[in-house]
Amino acid sequence: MISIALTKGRLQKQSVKMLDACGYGIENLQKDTRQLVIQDTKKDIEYFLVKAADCVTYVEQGVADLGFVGKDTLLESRNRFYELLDLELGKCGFIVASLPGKDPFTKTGHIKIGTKYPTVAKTYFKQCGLDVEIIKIEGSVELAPILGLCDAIVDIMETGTTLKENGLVVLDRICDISARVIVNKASFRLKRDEIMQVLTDLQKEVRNRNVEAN
Ligand SMILES: Nc1ncnc2c1ncn2[C@@H]1O[C@H](COP(=O)(O)OP(=O)(O)OP(=O)(O)O)[C@@H](O)[C@H]1O
Ligand SMILES: O=P(O)(O)OC[C@H]1O[C@H](OP(=O)(O)OP(=O)(O)O)[C@H](O)[C@@H]1O
Repeated sequence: MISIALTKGRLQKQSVKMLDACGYGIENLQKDTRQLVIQDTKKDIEYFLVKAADCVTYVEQGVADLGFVGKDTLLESRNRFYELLDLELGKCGFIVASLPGKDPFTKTGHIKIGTKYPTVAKTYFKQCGLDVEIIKIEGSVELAPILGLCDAIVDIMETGTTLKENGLVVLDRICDISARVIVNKASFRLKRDEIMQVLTDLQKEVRNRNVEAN
């Protein structure tokens, strides 16, 4: 038996679709229930539905053998797991944005950056040689520069609609984001064959999709 922690929310539907394409028994994941532990109907696999940051915690602690989680969450974590596959789902990117004409790169004096991702923001501005104050925000990050809480934000952009509708402009794209498969280090030693089988099935499906897209 192996266990997989699936990130709830935006990534859930796409992850389940991918498992379905791999031939796994995901019927119970498609049901509209509040159940959080779900058994695969074809394979010896148990799924847990968790929030993104908790996905990392469950895998690091060995409660889940594998996790499907966004690279954004991994970049904020302490990396105590193996990151073994890019599922190429949930594609978006980290960007720096501000109101037009409020570019923090040309500002003199104290610079404030609002973000849900303090580690990513701190690392980025350090690499740029700028000493900034990071203000942690839990959501609606685009609101912060409009209300004067910060000079610029580091946030996720997918379609760009949220930035556009709030009058913000992209100053830089930090990196691409997509969902990854992470694996508990001990599980990878003890259950290598079962885990490799899941990774092989998923990788095949990622390749199929790329072939279909080209
Ligand atoms: N437009 C997007 N905005 C945010 N995350 C996105 C987007 N597109 C894909 N993702 C990916 O989906 C993952 C889950 O996002 P989701 O918004 O469902 O959860 P969350 O960030 O924990 O938010 P909430 O606290 O509102 O549940 C993100 O960690 C990211 O990897
Ligand atoms: O480029 P877009 O397609 O507009 O998507 C990006 C937006 O989606 C996310 O917010 P989310 O919807 O998760 O809400 P939040 O502000 O509560 O984090 C992200 O933080 C951006 O605000």
